[in-house]
Formats: sequence, structure tokens, C-alpha cells
Amino acid sequence: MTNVLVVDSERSIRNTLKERLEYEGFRVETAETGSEAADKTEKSTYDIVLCDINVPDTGAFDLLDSLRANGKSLPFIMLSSQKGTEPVVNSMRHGAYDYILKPINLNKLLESIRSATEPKNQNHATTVAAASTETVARKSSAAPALRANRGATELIGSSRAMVSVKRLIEKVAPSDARVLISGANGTGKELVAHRLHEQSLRAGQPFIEVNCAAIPSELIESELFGHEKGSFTSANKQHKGKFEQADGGTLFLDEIGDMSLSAQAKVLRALQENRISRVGSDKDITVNVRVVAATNKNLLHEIEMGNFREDLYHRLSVIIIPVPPLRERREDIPSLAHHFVEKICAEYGQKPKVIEKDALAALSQMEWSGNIRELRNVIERLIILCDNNITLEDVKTYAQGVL
Ligand SMILES: Nc1ncnc2c1ncn2[C@@H]1O[C@H](COP(=O)(O)OP(=O)(O)OP(=O)(O)O)[C@@H](O)[C@H]1O
Repeated sequence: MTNVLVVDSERSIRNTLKERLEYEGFRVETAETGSEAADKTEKSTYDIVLCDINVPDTGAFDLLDSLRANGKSLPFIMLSSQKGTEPVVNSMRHGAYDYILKPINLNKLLESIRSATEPKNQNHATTVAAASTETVARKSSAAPALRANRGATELIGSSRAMVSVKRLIEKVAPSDARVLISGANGTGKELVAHRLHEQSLRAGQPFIEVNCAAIPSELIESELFGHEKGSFTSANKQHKGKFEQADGGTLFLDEIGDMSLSAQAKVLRALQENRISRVGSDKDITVNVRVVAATNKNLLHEIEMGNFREDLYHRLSVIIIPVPPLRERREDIPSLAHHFVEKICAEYGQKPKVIEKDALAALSQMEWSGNIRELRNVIERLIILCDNNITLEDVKTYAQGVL
């Protein structure tokens, strides 16, 4: 049985968590202050600590640090009413496994406890992160608080174009403004959407992605808004749609330019009223969702052609972030190439290979019509096929079709 220690000065929170977690099969003890919690950990063994960030006496960070100093590397879940990225980042720096906002969503908490106490995740729980933002970013991608960020990586590039994209993200992320990300295939639009979420006040809440091009138009309504049991032939149980799943967080509508006109009308209503109704229900549900959309199409052209609603375009494009093609920021290619070499070699469990100077120069001259995705694929091919040093000859042989 998993032993949980709940540390919170509020009796109602201690009691509610104890009751609910015991009902779920955990053994739970509580403490009102940091020093009481420290005493309890001396006397009993726990598998996990759930701790309010401002717990009296010590505060959560000192409690966590002192447990670590005493060799007790328990996974630690921070409970807090503080929104914003700073407390999340601070918690991760101190080695917390997760950061859960109050009022506590019990399902999220249970998922986090189970994940933190799974043996394969214990290392993440016990690693004390070095105090660098990069480390925090890497560590947090493994932690459930930022589970939504899993798969997201750093935006590489210091070209003027990329610096201005990053600046725009920094400025826009903390607001709740809707953002439209435009750019060709493989330029990194999805990554930009992830960064917007990670740097927003909604970080830690869900990031839900919908590829509008991949869903048949007859299913999109139920996918986005959900359905009630029996509302159509195959609806054999109730289903929550993506808007509801994203409640409190960000909904990323990828390839919005491919959405059917009838689905566009329904999305428009959801954005105008912040309310949706499931298919087969006439009950309205209020949702709090930040919508970020992306497109590789010229939506103004699509409007002219009658394929895209102008009113929806204006709702979505409060801020537009254009992501430039790779050929317009060739100076980013060396750092991107190194980044992919490191990442892919690590994925394959290999030592990083070396790209020789003239090989890198050749990569920097290529067309890259498939943009960064194509560059990544070529680097992966080179890693699989080449010896430790990737030479100009290798690039000429294996990057064919790009040259
Ligand atoms: N600046 C960047 N730094 C590091 N990796 C990047 C960068 N931009 C893109 N990538 C990587 O390139 C690949 C393609 O990026 P992404 O999927 O975000 O592109 P996209 O514009 O959304 O593509 P599509 O329009 O085809 O959906 C991903 O593996 C992504 O992680």
C-alpha cells in the first residue's frame, strides 16, 4: 500500500485529502506544519509527500531540502494556489515532482501520485535539479506538472527571425490572447504552440491538440465538443470533447485552415460565448480555454475563396506569429544540426557523433523545402548510416534529394 503524507495548514484540506485518498486505497497521515512533517518522516516511512507550498514553520522548499539532506528522497508534490510559471519553475528546481494548483482536481492528483510512485519514475522524483533554467526545462518535461509539455523541446535558433519569434512568445504567452501561428510545413509551429503554453499562466494545466486536417468533418463536432451516450449510432458512452478536456489550459487547433465550414461555425460560437454543448445535449457547458491555432495556408486567400470564415479569422488572430521557413534563417542550421545530433544519438543510446565542418557548411546551403522536420530526418539518416564522424562525402551521399 502507498503511504502518503499530506502537509497543509488548512484542516479542511488535510481532512478532505485524507478521506478521498483513503477511499482510493492509500494509507494517509497528515501534518499541519513543516516541523510536524519532518518529525513524522523521522518516525514513519512514506512513499510520497503532498505539501502546500506555504506550509507554516519551514515552507515547502526548506522541508523538501531538509528531507533530501537527511537522505530521504521522497517524491514531493507541491500544492499551491499560486498561478504563473515562477513558482512552478522554483518547485522543479528544488526537485519537486509535480505542481498542482488549488482547488485540487482529484483526478489529476491521483494520476500524479500514481505516476510519481511508479518505480520507473523514481529517479525523476529523487533527482535534485541544478539551478539552471535549461535543467529545469529538461527536468520538467519529465514531470507530470508539465506533462502537457512532454515532447516539447527548446526552440533552437538565434537568427534575427527566431529571436523575434521568441520575443513575441515571451510577450504574448502570459496574456490570454488567442494566437494564430502561420508558417510552412515543418517550420516549428507546433513547437511554438507548446512554448506559448509552457510560458503561460496555464502551464501545468492541459495542453490539448487537435489536428483539424486529420478528423473527418462528420466527426469533428463530437471530437471538439463531445457527445452524450446514444446521440448517434456508435455513441455507446458519454464522451468529453477537446474543449472540455482543455478546460483551464490551452487548446491547440492545428491545420485550422482545413476545418470544414460547418465546424468553423461551431468553433466560432464556442469562442464567442466560451460555452459549448455536447452533441445530443441541449445543456450549455462553460469552458475556460485559451485557443492557439496554426495554419500552413494563407487564410486571407482562403477567405477570398470562400473556404474560411472571416469572422472566425478575426477571433483567432488577435496575435499572429509568423514562423519563417528555414531557408530564411540558414544561420540557425548549424545549431539545429548539433541539437538534433545530440538528441537523436541520446535516443539511440550512442555517443554524440561529430559533423565535420565542411559537412555542416554543405547542410547549411541546402534548400530544405520540408524545413526543420526535413533537416531532422536527414540528421537521423546520417546518424544511422555514418561512422563517428559525419563527412562532406556522407552528406553528399545520404542527403540526396535535398541538395
Ligand atoms: N526551432 C526549433 N528548435 C528545435 N526543434 C525544432 C524547431 N523547430 C522545429 N523543430 C522540430 O522540427 C520538427 C517539426 O516541427 P513542428 O512539428 O513544430 O512543425 P510544424 O510547423 O507544426 O509542422 P506541420 O505544419 O507539418 O504540422 C519537430 O520535430 C520539432 O520538434
